[in-house]
Amino acid sequence: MAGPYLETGLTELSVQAIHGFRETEKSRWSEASRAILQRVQAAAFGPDQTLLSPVHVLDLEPRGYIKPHVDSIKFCGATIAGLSLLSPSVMRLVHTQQPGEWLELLLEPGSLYILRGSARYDFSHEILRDEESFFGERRIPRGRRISVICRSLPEGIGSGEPGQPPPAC
Ligand SMILES: O=C(O)CCC(=O)C(=O)O
Ligand SMILES: [Fe+2]
Repeated sequence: MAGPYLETGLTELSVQAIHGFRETEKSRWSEASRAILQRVQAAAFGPDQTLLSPVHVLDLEPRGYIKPHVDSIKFCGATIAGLSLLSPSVMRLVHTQQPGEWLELLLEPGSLYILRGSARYDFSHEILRDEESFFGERRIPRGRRISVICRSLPEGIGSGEPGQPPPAC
């Protein structure tokens, strides 16, 4: 089962964008995890933003990678915040209209990235496969990586779970 977050919102194409993975959508968290998710929420989202519930958890195997994509504007709002765990990895952002404009982020375990504004809409994002995993000259060997991804809802859409109180994240 793949989340409907990618550009097309079609499961088969989502599966093509992400290789070597499993994923889940999680709504029940321990108290300690909830405290962390609340810190993510406070850092990344404004008080006017409703978060998609449940939270997306992606488990990439060492050979797994994510091809360039822009998350679906149908299913995902203005902000995407990802907490990276276990292995470091490199996220590359490439401008969709001007491919010469790009940047790379080193995602250390325990780090949080926030895609919003131009980074959210005008740039694709990808996670480099092990063979290509360099940050500048520095080789970043890829192991198993888990990401916990919080997304805002597209504006004008209610909470992801009708009848539920707004999620922690
Ligand atoms: O694993 C990540 O941090 C990003 C995942 C992603 O781009 C997605 O699920 O749309
Ligand atoms: Fe994405």
